[in-house]
Parts: sequence; C-alpha cells; structure tokens
Amino acid sequence: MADLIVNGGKPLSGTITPSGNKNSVLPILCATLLTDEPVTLHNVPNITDVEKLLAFFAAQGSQLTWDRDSCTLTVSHRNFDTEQLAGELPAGMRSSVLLFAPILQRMGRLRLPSNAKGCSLGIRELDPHLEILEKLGAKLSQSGDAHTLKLDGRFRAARHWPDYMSVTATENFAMAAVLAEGESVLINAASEPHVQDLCQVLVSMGAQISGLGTSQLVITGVERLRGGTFTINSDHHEVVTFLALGAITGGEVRVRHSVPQHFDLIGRAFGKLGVAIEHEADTALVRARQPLHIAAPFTTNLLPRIEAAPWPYFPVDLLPCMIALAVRAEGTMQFWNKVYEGGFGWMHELAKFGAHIAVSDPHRVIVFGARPLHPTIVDAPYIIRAAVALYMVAASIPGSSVVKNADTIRRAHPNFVGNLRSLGAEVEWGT
Ligand SMILES: CC(=O)N[C@H]1[C@@H](OP(=O)(O)OP(=O)(O)OC[C@H]2O[C@@H](n3ccc(=O)[nH]c3=O)[C@H](O)[C@@H]2O)O[C@H](CO)[C@@H](O)[C@@H]1O
Ligand SMILES: C=C(OP(=O)(O)O)C(=O)O
Repeated sequence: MADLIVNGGKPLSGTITPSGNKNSVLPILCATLLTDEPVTLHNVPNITDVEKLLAFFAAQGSQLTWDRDSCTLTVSHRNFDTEQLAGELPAGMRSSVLLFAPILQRMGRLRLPSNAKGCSLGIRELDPHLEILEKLGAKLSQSGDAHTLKLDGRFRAARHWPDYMSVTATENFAMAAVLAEGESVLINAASEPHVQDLCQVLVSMGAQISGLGTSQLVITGVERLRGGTFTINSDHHEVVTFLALGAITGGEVRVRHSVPQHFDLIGRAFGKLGVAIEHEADTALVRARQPLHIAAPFTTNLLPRIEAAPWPYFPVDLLPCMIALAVRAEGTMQFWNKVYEGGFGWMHELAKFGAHIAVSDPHRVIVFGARPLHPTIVDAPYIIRAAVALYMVAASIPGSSVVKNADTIRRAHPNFVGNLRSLGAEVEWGT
C-alpha cells in the first residue's frame, strides 16, 4: 500500500488534461469480447483496473498491444480460450461483473466470482445482474458453495423493469441484449455518461439500441458485432477533482476536454459552496481566491444540501470532493448519499484534521465548516474519491500531512501525483 506524503497550504494552479473515464473504458473493454474482430481504443487510462482486466484477457489467450505513452490499445479475442477460464475474474473491482454477459455469450457458462465488489462504498449486490441474465435466458445453478450461470445458445429478448437504476446492471443488460434473439426493453435504465459511452460504442459495432441517455433502452438483437476504432471520453470525475482542488487551495485551475453539458447540476453544487465554475469552449475553469461560503436556502428551517443519486442527479462518486470543500467553507451543509449505505464510513478520518461532521444516519451527514484545522496522518478507505478528498483537505492545510493507503486513487486516476506537481503541489508517493 502506498501513502501520499503532503506538504500543504499552497494554491494549486495550472492546466490539466484529464484521462479517459475508468467507468467507460472498463465496460467497453468487456464489450470487446462480443466480437472476434480487433478493436482499437484511444485515450485508454493507465490505471490498475485496466491492467487487471487486460491480465485476465491475456491469460485467456487474447492478443493485446497497449502503448501506454500514446494511450492506445488494440485487442483481439480471436484466440480467447472458450473451454475454460485460466483463473478467477479480476478481484477488487466492480467491473468484473461486466464480464458476466460477454463470457456467457462466448463460453455458455460462468462460475460466479467471490469478489466482484469494488470500492467499500456498499454491499455491491449481484441480484440485479442475476435477475437480468436469467430474464434474458441464462440459468443459475448451485453445487456446494459454487454458483454457476449457464446459457444455452443465444440470449433471448425480454422486457425488464429492475428495482433501481444500476449502472453496471444496465451495462450487462445492454451487452446481453445486443446479440439476443428479438427486441429487449429495459425500463428504469441507468443513463450516466459512461453508460451512454458503452451504448454508443456498441452501436458503432453494429448494435441496434434506441433510448441512449434516457431511462428506457430498446435493443433489437443482431447476429454479430464488428470491431472498430473508438476513443474513450474524458473522465468527468477527474475534471471535477482538479477543479475542486483549485477551489480548496485558492488556485486557478483549468481542465481541458470537459463536457459543459454535464455541468449544469455539478456547477450548481459548486455554487452552493461559493465556487463559480466557468467554461471556455471545452475547458472548465475555476478562478483563484474564491471564498468558500455555504449559501443559506431561501426557505427557513432547511439545511443547504447536496444530494447524490443515479444520473442526472449529482454523481455519488463525487460527493467526497464536495464534502472536502464544505469542511473548509463558512457555514453548514447536509450531504445525502441516496445510493450507498457505506459512503460515509470515513468521516472520522476527516475529524483527525479537526473537521466537525455529524453522521445523522448511513445516508446523511452534516458538515459544520470552517473549523480550525491542523495537518495530521489519516487513513484512506478503499474508496477512490474519499482518498482524493482526504488529500484535498491535507493540501489546503499548511504543513505536513500523510494520507495512508491512498493508492486506491490509482484505480481511476493515472499520473495523479504528476498532475498535482504540475499544478505546484508538494506531494509524493511513499510507503
Ligand atoms: C464500474 C462502475 O461503473 N462503478 C460505478 C457503478 O457501480 P455499480 O453499477 O456497482 O453501482 P449501482 O448503480 O449498481 O449502485 C450501487 C449500489 O447502490 C444501491 N442503489 C443504487 C441506486 C439506487 O437507486 N438505489 C440503491 O439502493 C444498491 O445497493 C446498489 O448495489 O455505479 C456506481 C453508482 O453510480 C458508482 O459508484 C460506481 O463507480
Ligand atoms: C466506486 C467506484 O468504483 P467501483 O465501482 O469499481 O468500486 C468508483 O469509481 O468510484
């Protein structure tokens, strides 16, 4: 495990080019299993989740060429061993569940992995995935502790309306339905930018999908998909992370290749903390020295609030960055994580800096901002942006702090420390 050694208190200023979105590249890589033709991907981030997935492909016999400098990857699964899996699916990353539909398409069977959990944000249930795959024709069986999914021939089209909008379950539905016999409909579909990215790539591979970006997907199965060349879109999580770092340290930060259309609500959330985000074409920017201040709502007896839920709500993965800003802002703010029951288990780490946060229940906390803070040593949970948020607070306090076990950041943000240093940060990896 690696720690971030921080000398904080300096404004971070400069320009960042964000990497490709982890939550786009991983499902798209899984979708490459749906064709025997080669697929070339540009803007592939050099992150540990991608490394794990590629190691799995290589062990199965797939051919890979990854030029990390140019961020270009070519993959061909023509020699993928369809008889047996060489090992377990990659562990410690949620995207392993995204192999379920493509592996069933290729191999007709899959033993369920014991660890497809990802971050420790919550329980990360498998039920919505199993419901979808069974609805589309797979059969689940149990022998001792082992659970196996089997698919006889092709998936078969179905209409499905799950309990909630799940990102990866929607992606599994899409990857199963694109090659299924007939027309499938998913109501209550997730529509995050990365779900749209996957669907757009599937369409470019020859899939027939309508309703992209909405809560209802209609998919007409086709006989086969083709390969092609695609570019992974920029990571909006990384765009927001670096804007928030500028805001918390009082520096001016510009982030290229942002999508302004993603920012209406995210920009309003920054605005509630006194931070104006501007857009110059596809560059998002935060100006220097904006006083962090939480605006009181017009309605009395209400706390100012940022609430996170499935898109187009505020993204749950970005809530920690807003919490870090609130810790440094004048005023009081409530945060409401409508998705995960484990998203706030690290509040006691913020308290080590001197922050005052009341945990109301597993889904809600109240931050009492602008308390006097001091540098310290904190322990990051296995939650990517919680580690980032702990770094944000450390970077805003003059003096030496350590964020222990912060290498979970490498799951999504390549060159995190290099980017910070280019903004003038004094920070390094240590052990
Ligand atoms: C690889 C990947 O893409 N991971 C993302 C994906 O994970 P993932 O697809 O696992 O997340 P889901 O959308 O399934 O939601 C996670 C959990 O939240 C709970 N839940 C969710 C929605 C809801 O309306 N009600 C509810 O209770 C469920 O327990 C569910 O298991 O989406 C999450 C939510 O945006 C993100 O944090 C993860 O970064
Ligand atoms: C929660 C995340 O990832 P995963 O779903 O893989 O745990 C994340 O990217 O913040």
